[in-house]
Amino acid sequence: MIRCSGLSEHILLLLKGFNRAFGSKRNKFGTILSAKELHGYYTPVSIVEWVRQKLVFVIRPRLEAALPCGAVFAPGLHIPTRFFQVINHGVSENLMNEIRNVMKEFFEMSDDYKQNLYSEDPTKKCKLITSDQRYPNQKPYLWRDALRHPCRPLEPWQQFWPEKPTNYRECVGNCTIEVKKLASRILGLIGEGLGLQAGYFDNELTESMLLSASYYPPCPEPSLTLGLPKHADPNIVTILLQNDVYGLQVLKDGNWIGVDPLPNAFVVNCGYELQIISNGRLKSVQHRVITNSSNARITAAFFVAPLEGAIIEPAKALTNQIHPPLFKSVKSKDFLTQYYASSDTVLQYFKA
Ligand SMILES: O=C(O)CCC(=O)C(=O)O
Ligand SMILES: [Fe+2]
Repeated sequence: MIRCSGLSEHILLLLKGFNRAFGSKRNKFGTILSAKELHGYYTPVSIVEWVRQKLVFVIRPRLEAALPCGAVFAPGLHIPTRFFQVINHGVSENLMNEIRNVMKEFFEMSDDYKQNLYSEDPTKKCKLITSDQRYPNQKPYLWRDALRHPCRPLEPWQQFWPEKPTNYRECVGNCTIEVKKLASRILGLIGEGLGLQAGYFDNELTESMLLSASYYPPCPEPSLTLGLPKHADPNIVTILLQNDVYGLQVLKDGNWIGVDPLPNAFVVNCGYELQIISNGRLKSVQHRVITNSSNARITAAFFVAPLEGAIIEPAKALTNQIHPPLFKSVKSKDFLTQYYASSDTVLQYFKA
C-alpha cells in the first residue's frame, strides 16, 4: 500500500534521526540550502544565508515583443539565462483555478483510489509516483507525489488519465489546448529573438506535451527534504502553473533564487533541447523545489516537447564559420534516454 508522502511514523522517525544534517537555516519562505550543502549530502557544512532575490520577468499585456520578453529575446542581444513569468497570457483565470482545484482534489483522494495509478515501472507513461517508496535511499529525502502523463497528442493518451475527479479529463484537456497556444506564442517570440524564420517551432519540435502535476505536502522537517532535487528540464519549454505557495528556486551564479508565485502567472523556462536548437544561446536553467512545514504546494508543469522521432540540432540559421554547431544532431527519443541516464551531464554526450 502506498502512502502518498503523508507522514508515516517511519518517515518521521527517519527524519528526526538525521538531526538536521543539512544544518541549514530558514527564512520565512522555508529552508534555503546552499549549493554546497546539496552536493555534500549529510555532511554538515558552514551555513550560507542565501539572500532571496527576484529573477522574474513579467511579460505584460499580450506578450508583445516590445515589452520585457521582447527585450530579453531581442535580436542580436546576448540572450541571458532566464526563468520568467507570464501574466495576461490569454489562459482564463477560471481555467487556471479549475486546474488547481482538480489537482488538489486528485491528490487529496484516498490512497485506495490512487493506488491504481501508482507505478514504479519506468516505461509506464501515465502514472502516479511518490517519494515515500524510495525512502531511505534518497539523498536528500524527496517530499513529493507526482502524477505524470502525456497530454499531447490527446487521442492515444486521454483514456489513461485519471477518471476522478470527474472533470479531470475535460479540465486537463482544455488546459492543454490553451497552454499549447501560449507555448507557440512564446516560442514565436523566442524564435524571432534568435533570428529564426517565423513558425520555426510550429511543427514536430513542439507536438508532444507531458504533464507533471506535483503535490508537495507540508513537511515536518523541511531542512532535511527537498520537493525536487536540482535539475534542468530536458525539453523545449516548460510552462508551470503554481498555487500560491512558494517553493521553486533557480540556481544563478551559485545562489538559489526564489521564484515568487505571482497570481495567475505561468512560470516559463527553457529545456536542454531548446539549448541545443539555439546553439547554446539559451540555457536550460537548474532549479529545485524546497519544502515547508505549513502549506501544501501544488503545481502543474506542462513540458512542451518534440515528437520522439524529431531531430534536435542547432538551427542552421544560427551556425556559420564563426559560430560552428556546438552540438551534434540527435533524435529526441535518444536524447531523452541519455537524459534519464545522466541528467546533469547529458549535454556532454552531444557536444560537436
Ligand atoms: O513544481 C515545481 O515548482 C517545479 C517542477 C519541476 O521543476 C519539474 O517538474 O521539472
Ligand atoms: Fe523542472
